[in-house]
Amino acid sequence: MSVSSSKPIIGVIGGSGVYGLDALEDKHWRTIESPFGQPSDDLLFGTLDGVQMVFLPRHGRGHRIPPAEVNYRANIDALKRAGVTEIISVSACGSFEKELAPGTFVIIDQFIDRTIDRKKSFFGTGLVAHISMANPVCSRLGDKLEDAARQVGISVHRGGTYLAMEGPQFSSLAESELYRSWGCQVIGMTNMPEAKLAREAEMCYATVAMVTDYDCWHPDHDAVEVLTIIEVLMKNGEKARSLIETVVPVLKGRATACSAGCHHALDNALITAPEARDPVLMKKLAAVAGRVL
Ligand SMILES: CSC[C@H]1O[C@H](OP(=O)(O)O)[C@H](O)[C@@H]1O
Ligand SMILES: Nc1ncnc2[nH]cnc12
Repeated sequence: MSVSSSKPIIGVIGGSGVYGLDALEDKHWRTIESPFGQPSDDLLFGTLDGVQMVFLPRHGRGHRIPPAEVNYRANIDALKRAGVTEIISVSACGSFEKELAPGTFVIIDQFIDRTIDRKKSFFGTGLVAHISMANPVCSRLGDKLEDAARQVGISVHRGGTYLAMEGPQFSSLAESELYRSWGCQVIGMTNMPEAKLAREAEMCYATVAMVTDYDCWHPDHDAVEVLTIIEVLMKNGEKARSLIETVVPVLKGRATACSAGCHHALDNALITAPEARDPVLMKKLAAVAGRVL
Protein backbone atom coordinates (compact mmCIF):
# COMPACT_ATOMS: atom_id res chain seq x y z
CA MET A 1 0.00 0.00 0.00
CA SER A 2 1.39 3.44 -0.83
CA VAL A 3 1.64 6.09 1.88
CA SER A 4 -0.97 8.24 0.13
CA SER A 5 -3.60 5.57 0.51
CA SER A 6 -2.70 4.52 4.06
CA LYS A 7 -3.73 6.12 7.32
CA PRO A 8 -1.17 8.26 9.14
CA ILE A 9 0.77 6.44 11.82
CA ILE A 10 2.46 8.93 14.11
CA GLY A 11 5.89 8.22 15.52
CA VAL A 12 7.27 10.13 18.48
CA ILE A 13 10.98 10.02 19.26
CA GLY A 14 11.43 11.04 22.87
CA GLY A 15 14.70 12.70 23.83
CA SER A 16 16.24 13.42 27.22
CA GLY A 17 13.65 13.14 29.98
CA VAL A 18 10.99 11.65 27.67
CA TYR A 19 11.06 7.87 27.98
CA GLY A 20 7.37 6.95 27.55
CA LEU A 21 4.04 8.28 26.35
CA ASP A 22 1.45 7.87 29.13
CA ALA A 23 -1.42 9.18 27.01
CA LEU A 24 -1.40 6.10 24.73
CA GLU A 25 -4.22 3.59 25.00
CA ASP A 26 -3.70 -0.18 24.57
CA LYS A 27 0.03 0.32 25.10
CA HIS A 28 2.48 -2.48 24.48
CA TRP A 29 6.23 -2.61 23.91
CA ARG A 30 7.36 -4.70 20.95
CA THR A 31 10.79 -5.61 19.60
CA ILE A 32 11.33 -4.57 15.99
CA GLU A 33 14.39 -5.97 14.28
CA SER A 34 16.36 -3.97 11.75
CA PRO A 35 19.10 -5.01 9.31
CA PHE A 36 20.90 -1.83 10.41
CA GLY A 37 21.46 -3.12 13.94
CA GLN A 38 19.75 -2.57 17.28
CA PRO A 39 17.30 0.27 17.78
CA SER A 40 17.65 2.21 21.04
CA ASP A 41 14.88 0.16 22.65
CA ASP A 42 11.69 -1.74 21.91
CA LEU A 43 8.96 0.38 20.35
CA LEU A 44 5.86 1.35 22.31
CA PHE A 45 2.71 0.84 20.25
CA GLY A 46 -0.69 2.28 21.14
CA THR A 47 -3.45 4.61 20.00
CA LEU A 48 -4.43 8.17 20.72
CA ASP A 49 -7.86 9.42 19.71
CA GLY A 50 -8.11 6.43 17.37
CA VAL A 51 -4.76 7.19 15.69
CA GLN A 52 -2.06 4.53 15.66
CA MET A 53 1.04 5.73 17.51
CA VAL A 54 4.57 4.40 17.91
CA PHE A 55 6.95 5.79 20.54
CA LEU A 56 10.71 5.28 20.73
CA PRO A 57 12.93 6.59 23.54
CA ARG A 58 15.99 7.89 21.66
CA HIS A 59 18.45 7.11 24.43
CA GLY A 60 16.62 3.94 25.54
CA ARG A 61 14.63 3.58 28.76
CA GLY A 62 16.86 4.64 31.63
CA HIS A 63 18.88 6.84 29.24
CA ARG A 64 21.61 4.26 28.52
CA ILE A 65 22.87 5.48 25.14
CA PRO A 66 24.91 8.68 24.54
CA PRO A 67 24.10 10.87 21.50
CA ALA A 68 26.94 9.60 19.27
CA GLU A 69 26.16 5.93 19.98
CA VAL A 70 22.45 6.07 19.22
CA ASN A 71 21.93 3.81 16.20
CA TYR A 72 19.97 6.41 14.22
CA ARG A 73 19.71 4.15 11.16
CA ALA A 74 18.22 1.27 13.14
CA ASN A 75 15.81 3.65 14.90
CA ILE A 76 14.46 5.18 11.70
CA ASP A 77 14.38 1.83 9.88
CA ALA A 78 12.47 0.24 12.80
CA LEU A 79 9.93 3.09 12.83
CA LYS A 80 9.48 2.69 9.08
CA ARG A 81 8.99 -1.06 9.50
CA ALA A 82 6.37 -0.29 12.16
CA GLY A 83 4.47 1.68 9.51
CA VAL A 84 5.22 5.17 10.82
CA THR A 85 4.52 7.92 8.27
CA GLU A 86 5.30 11.06 10.29
CA ILE A 87 7.82 11.57 13.10
CA ILE A 88 7.66 14.16 15.85
CA SER A 89 11.06 14.51 17.47
CA VAL A 90 10.89 15.88 21.00
CA SER A 91 14.33 17.12 21.95
CA ALA A 92 16.08 19.11 24.65
CA CYS A 93 18.26 21.99 23.50
CA GLY A 94 20.35 24.92 24.64
CA SER A 95 19.43 28.44 23.48
CA PHE A 96 21.58 31.04 21.71
CA GLU A 97 19.08 33.88 22.07
CA LYS A 98 17.99 35.81 25.14
CA GLU A 99 14.38 35.77 23.87
CA LEU A 100 14.35 31.96 23.67
CA ALA A 101 14.28 31.40 27.41
CA PRO A 102 14.22 27.98 29.11
CA GLY A 103 10.70 26.57 28.76
CA THR A 104 10.26 27.88 25.20
CA PHE A 105 9.39 25.34 22.50
CA VAL A 106 11.07 26.00 19.14
CA ILE A 107 9.68 24.44 15.96
CA ILE A 108 12.94 23.99 14.07
CA ASP A 109 13.19 24.70 10.34
CA GLN A 110 16.92 24.37 9.62
CA PHE A 111 19.93 22.40 10.82
CA ILE A 112 23.68 22.76 10.72
CA ASP A 113 25.32 19.37 11.07
CA ARG A 114 28.58 19.47 13.02
CA THR A 115 28.46 15.81 14.05
CA ILE A 116 31.49 13.85 12.88
CA ASP A 117 31.34 10.20 13.83
CA ARG A 118 27.92 8.84 12.86
CA LYS A 119 26.50 6.83 9.99
CA LYS A 120 24.51 9.38 8.02
CA SER A 121 22.92 7.46 5.17
CA PHE A 122 21.08 4.21 4.54
CA PHE A 123 22.59 4.16 1.08
CA GLY A 124 26.21 3.47 0.07
CA THR A 125 28.39 1.50 -2.32
CA GLY A 126 26.07 -0.57 -4.47
CA LEU A 127 23.18 1.88 -4.28
CA VAL A 128 23.90 5.61 -4.18
CA ALA A 129 21.17 8.16 -3.46
CA HIS A 130 21.20 11.94 -3.11
CA ILE A 131 18.13 13.48 -1.51
CA SER A 132 17.43 17.17 -0.99
CA MET A 133 17.92 18.60 2.50
CA ALA A 134 17.29 22.21 1.45
CA ASN A 135 14.20 22.22 3.62
CA PRO A 136 15.11 19.53 6.13
CA VAL A 137 11.87 19.35 8.11
CA CYS A 138 8.24 18.87 7.14
CA SER A 139 6.62 22.32 6.99
CA ARG A 140 3.12 20.79 7.08
CA LEU A 141 3.89 19.00 10.35
CA GLY A 142 5.56 22.18 11.65
CA ASP A 143 2.39 24.20 10.91
CA LYS A 144 0.23 21.73 12.84
CA LEU A 145 2.65 21.63 15.77
CA GLU A 146 2.78 25.42 15.93
CA ASP A 147 -1.04 25.71 15.90
CA ALA A 148 -1.40 23.02 18.57
CA ALA A 149 1.25 24.63 20.78
CA ARG A 150 -0.49 28.01 20.59
CA GLN A 151 -3.84 26.37 21.30
CA VAL A 152 -2.58 24.89 24.58
CA GLY A 153 -0.79 28.09 25.63
CA ILE A 154 2.81 26.96 25.16
CA SER A 155 5.41 29.68 24.59
CA VAL A 156 6.35 28.64 21.07
CA HIS A 157 8.74 30.08 18.50
CA ARG A 158 8.29 29.11 14.86
CA GLY A 159 11.52 28.63 12.95
CA GLY A 160 15.09 28.38 14.06
CA THR A 161 18.37 26.75 13.18
CA TYR A 162 19.45 23.80 15.33
CA LEU A 163 23.19 23.26 15.53
CA ALA A 164 23.86 19.54 15.94
CA MET A 165 27.12 19.04 17.83
CA GLU A 166 28.91 15.75 18.43
CA GLY A 167 28.97 15.83 22.24
CA PRO A 168 28.71 14.27 24.71
CA GLN A 169 30.57 17.21 26.26
CA PHE A 170 28.75 20.55 26.08
CA SER A 171 30.36 23.27 23.93
CA SER A 172 33.25 25.49 24.90
CA LEU A 173 32.63 29.23 25.21
CA ALA A 174 34.45 29.82 21.88
CA GLU A 175 32.24 27.24 20.13
CA SER A 176 29.09 28.68 21.70
CA GLU A 177 30.07 32.21 20.51
CA LEU A 178 30.91 30.84 17.04
CA TYR A 179 27.53 29.14 16.60
CA ARG A 180 25.79 32.32 17.79
CA SER A 181 27.75 34.32 15.21
CA TRP A 182 26.50 31.87 12.55
CA GLY A 183 22.94 32.85 13.44
CA CYS A 184 21.94 29.54 15.05
CA GLN A 185 19.07 29.66 17.54
CA VAL A 186 19.53 26.41 19.47
CA ILE A 187 22.00 23.59 20.04
CA GLY A 188 21.60 19.86 20.65
CA MET A 189 23.40 16.59 20.00
CA THR A 190 20.87 14.30 18.36
CA ASN A 191 18.78 15.67 15.52
CA MET A 192 21.50 14.93 13.00
CA PRO A 193 21.68 12.51 11.29
CA GLU A 194 18.16 11.62 12.49
CA ALA A 195 16.49 14.21 10.22
CA LYS A 196 18.57 13.16 7.20
CA LEU A 197 17.67 9.51 7.69
CA ALA A 198 13.96 10.26 8.15
CA ARG A 199 14.06 12.14 4.84
CA GLU A 200 15.81 9.20 3.12
CA ALA A 201 13.13 6.91 4.53
CA GLU A 202 10.43 9.20 3.08
CA MET A 203 8.90 10.07 6.43
CA CYS A 204 7.75 13.50 7.55
CA TYR A 205 10.00 14.75 10.35
CA ALA A 206 9.58 17.77 12.60
CA THR A 207 11.45 18.78 15.72
CA VAL A 208 9.99 20.32 18.81
CA ALA A 209 13.12 21.63 20.51
CA MET A 210 12.45 22.36 24.18
CA VAL A 211 14.85 24.98 25.51
CA THR A 212 16.38 23.81 28.76
CA ASP A 213 19.30 26.25 29.19
CA TYR A 214 21.19 29.16 27.61
CA ASP A 215 24.32 27.18 26.76
CA CYS A 216 27.54 28.72 28.12
CA TRP A 217 27.57 32.05 26.16
CA HIS A 218 25.03 33.62 28.51
CA PRO A 219 26.59 35.86 31.21
CA ASP A 220 24.46 34.22 33.94
CA HIS A 221 25.36 30.66 32.90
CA ASP A 222 29.07 29.89 32.87
CA ALA A 223 28.35 26.15 32.64
CA VAL A 224 25.55 23.88 31.41
CA GLU A 225 24.51 21.19 33.86
CA VAL A 226 22.47 18.07 33.27
CA LEU A 227 20.57 18.49 36.55
CA THR A 228 19.29 21.92 35.52
CA ILE A 229 18.32 20.54 32.11
CA ILE A 230 16.35 17.65 33.60
CA GLU A 231 14.62 19.99 36.08
CA VAL A 232 13.40 22.21 33.22
CA LEU A 233 12.41 19.16 31.17
CA MET A 234 10.31 17.75 34.01
CA LYS A 235 8.50 21.10 34.28
CA ASN A 236 7.88 20.94 30.50
CA GLY A 237 6.69 17.33 30.49
CA GLU A 238 3.04 18.24 30.95
CA LYS A 239 3.22 20.82 28.13
CA ALA A 240 4.83 18.31 25.76
CA ARG A 241 2.13 15.77 26.56
CA SER A 242 -0.72 18.20 25.88
CA LEU A 243 1.00 19.28 22.64
CA ILE A 244 1.05 15.67 21.41
CA GLU A 245 -2.54 15.08 22.54
CA THR A 246 -3.68 18.20 20.67
CA VAL A 247 -1.75 17.72 17.44
CA VAL A 248 -2.48 14.02 16.85
CA PRO A 249 -6.25 14.37 16.20
CA VAL A 250 -5.43 17.06 13.62
CA LEU A 251 -2.90 14.84 11.86
CA LYS A 252 -5.32 11.99 11.40
CA GLY A 253 -7.15 13.99 8.71
CA ARG A 254 -4.43 13.52 6.08
CA ALA A 255 -5.97 11.66 3.13
CA THR A 256 -3.24 12.06 0.53
CA ALA A 257 0.56 11.89 0.66
CA CYS A 258 2.29 14.77 2.48
CA SER A 259 1.75 18.02 0.56
CA ALA A 260 5.34 19.05 1.41
CA GLY A 261 6.66 16.07 -0.58
CA CYS A 262 8.25 14.08 2.29
CA HIS A 263 6.62 10.81 1.21
CA HIS A 264 8.23 11.07 -2.21
CA ALA A 265 11.71 12.24 -1.21
CA LEU A 266 13.34 9.40 -3.16
CA ASP A 267 11.72 10.31 -6.47
CA ASN A 268 14.75 11.04 -8.71
CA ALA A 269 17.28 10.42 -5.89
CA LEU A 270 18.79 7.06 -6.94
CA ILE A 271 21.75 7.42 -9.27
CA THR A 272 23.17 3.87 -9.45
CA ALA A 273 22.28 2.08 -12.68
CA PRO A 274 19.83 -0.80 -12.04
CA GLU A 275 22.34 -3.37 -13.34
CA ALA A 276 25.05 -2.03 -10.98
CA ARG A 277 22.97 -2.24 -7.81
CA ASP A 278 24.08 -4.53 -4.99
CA PRO A 279 21.29 -7.03 -4.23
CA VAL A 280 22.43 -7.42 -0.61
CA LEU A 281 22.15 -3.67 0.06
CA MET A 282 18.86 -3.54 -1.81
CA LYS A 283 17.47 -6.20 0.51
CA LYS A 284 18.54 -4.16 3.56
CA LEU A 285 16.78 -1.15 2.05
CA ALA A 286 13.46 -2.95 1.57
CA ALA A 287 11.62 -0.91 4.23
CA VAL A 288 13.33 2.44 3.74
CA ALA A 289 13.33 2.55 -0.07
CA GLY A 290 10.99 -0.26 -1.10
CA ARG A 291 8.66 2.20 -2.82
CA VAL A 292 11.29 3.06 -5.44
CA LEU A 293 13.22 -0.24 -5.69
C1 LIG B 1 20.65 15.70 28.99
S1 LIG B 1 21.36 17.08 28.25
C2 LIG B 1 22.12 16.65 26.73
C3 LIG B 1 21.34 15.74 25.84
O1 LIG B 1 19.98 16.24 25.76
C4 LIG B 1 19.63 16.34 24.41
O2 LIG B 1 19.16 15.07 24.00
P1 LIG B 1 17.83 14.86 23.15
O3 LIG B 1 18.01 15.62 21.87
O4 LIG B 1 17.75 13.40 22.91
O5 LIG B 1 16.69 15.41 23.97
C5 LIG B 1 20.94 16.71 23.76
O6 LIG B 1 20.89 16.57 22.35
C6 LIG B 1 21.90 15.80 24.44
O7 LIG B 1 21.91 14.52 23.87
N1 LIG C 1 23.40 23.47 25.88
C1 LIG C 1 23.21 22.32 25.26
N2 LIG C 1 24.12 21.86 24.36
C2 LIG C 1 23.92 20.69 23.73
N3 LIG C 1 22.86 19.89 23.94
C3 LIG C 1 21.95 20.30 24.82
N4 LIG C 1 20.82 19.73 25.24
C4 LIG C 1 20.26 20.54 26.13
N5 LIG C 1 21.01 21.64 26.33
C5 LIG C 1 22.08 21.52 25.52
